[in-house]
Amino acid sequence: MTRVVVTDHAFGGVADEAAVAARFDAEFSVHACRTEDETIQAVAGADVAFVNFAPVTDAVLAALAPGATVIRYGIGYDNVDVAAAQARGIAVANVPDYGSDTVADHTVALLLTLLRKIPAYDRRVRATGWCVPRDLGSLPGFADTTVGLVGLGRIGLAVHRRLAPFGFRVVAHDPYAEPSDGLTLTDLETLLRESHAVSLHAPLTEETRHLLGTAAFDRMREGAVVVNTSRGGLIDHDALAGAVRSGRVAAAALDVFDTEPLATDSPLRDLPEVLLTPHTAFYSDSSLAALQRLAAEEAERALAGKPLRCPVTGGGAR
Ligand SMILES: NC(=O)c1ccc[n+]([C@@H]2O[C@H](COP(=O)([O-])OP(=O)(O)OC[C@H]3O[C@@H](n4cnc5c(N)ncnc54)[C@H](O)[C@@H]3O)[C@@H](O)[C@H]2O)c1
Ligand SMILES: O=C(O)[C@H](O)COP(=O)(O)O
Repeated sequence: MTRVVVTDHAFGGVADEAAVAARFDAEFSVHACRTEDETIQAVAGADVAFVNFAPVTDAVLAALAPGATVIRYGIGYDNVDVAAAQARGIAVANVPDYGSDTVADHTVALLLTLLRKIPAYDRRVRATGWCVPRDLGSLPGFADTTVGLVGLGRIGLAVHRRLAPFGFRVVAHDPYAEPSDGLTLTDLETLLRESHAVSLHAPLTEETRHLLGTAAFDRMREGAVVVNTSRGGLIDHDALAGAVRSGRVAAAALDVFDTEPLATDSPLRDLPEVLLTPHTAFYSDSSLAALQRLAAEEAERALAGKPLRCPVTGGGAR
């Protein structure tokens, strides 16, 4: 019998996915896997596996039915061993276009909040009743502020389009992108040196892991702010905590972490200068609906033996 499995999800329900399974008379089950062992058990003999953050290792792939399809609920597929899937003849697809605008909205909300020092003013008013603006140091206007975008794909470009009307100078670093939208592409060193705010929009790959660590923070402009809505692994969080404590980084806003949920002993929990959101940049009513609909449509293609819309072959995203 055909088998369709959801290994894990953080959504309200899985009606679209269940409807596709029903159309193919497939057995349908929904799990809450977090570990490799749980995932192996859940996907045993499955023809289609919808995967959110469960690890898809070679051992998990080996448990699927021959010729199965793995569909990542989302854009980044760093939790899927794509090379091993290819070697086993297992197809992998992601959903690259369900919610770039929503992620960009969340990113810009975080960036503007930090650049206007709103959390710092809020803390000061709560603690002392007031403060004169200069107590919190210099505050350049947006027209005198440079924002550096690392990664200029769908989300990086959507962030740029939102920032442009505010008058920011925006620079970007992306070794694989062409200049577009009138943006200046630069090397990482220059971006770190010149930016008042650095925002990360690259996939998690071997190349980008700990892209921002002690050496990078040391090269950044004193008092810069950092926003990360890509993947937690792009930042060395111990190094970030050190840079915030020393004041080199004035503040940060993070939506993603190397361990999710955030570890109880994470140094980030104790730093008021670091805003934390729970991997929610992707979430709006419309983006979630699109994510599940597009993932279910991909499953329909897989079960019907049709070419996938968004097969992935490696590299972290796209
Ligand atoms: N927080 C969330 O809810 C959320 C939601 C969606 C996506 N994401 C993350 O955002 C990432 C970006 O999404 P996207 O849709 O813009 O992907 P995308 O593939 O359209 O763009 C990623 C860009 O990063 C670039 N890149 C690759 N390696 C790089 C490097 N070493 N330095 C700089 N740039 C590099 C690529 O060339 C590409 O242009 C995803 O990989 C995913 O991990 C997070
Ligand atoms: O649950 C999620 O966070 C969504 O699937 C987003 O995944 P993405 O960050 O890879 O798009």
